[in-house]
Amino acid sequence: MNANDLSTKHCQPRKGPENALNPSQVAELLQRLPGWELHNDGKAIVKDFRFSDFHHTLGFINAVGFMANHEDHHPDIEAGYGHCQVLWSTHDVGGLSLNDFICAARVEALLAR
Ligand SMILES: C[C@H](O)[C@H](O)[C@H]1CNC2=NC(N)=NC(=O)C2=N1
Repeated sequence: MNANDLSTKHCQPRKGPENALNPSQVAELLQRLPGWELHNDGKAIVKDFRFSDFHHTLGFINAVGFMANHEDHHPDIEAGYGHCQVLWSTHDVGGLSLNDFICAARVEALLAR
């Protein structure tokens, strides 16, 4: 399965530590998502996106936000004039779940052309 296949999946309610991915599952999923890195002791994945101006940055934030609401899975976002950092972690499992990788792949799909 590549990032493309992940981006066609939908998030599901995942709660409790039994839904946290183990390090080898995380490593395998991360391989499919170029530019995404582990953060916060492996409890999150993060990527910084660059844009030509605030206009494009804000458009990206809105697209990510719409997708996140649709999936009921929400990122931490930090942004400035021409950049936006997106961080995924599943609060309900206390670390990374498949939902984080589905949403990261869905972010990539937003930018694919
Ligand atoms: C009830 C609802 O599905 C949950 O509270 C969702 C909402 N969005 C979420 N977003 C993230 N990033 N982690 C969660 O655990 C989470 N839980």
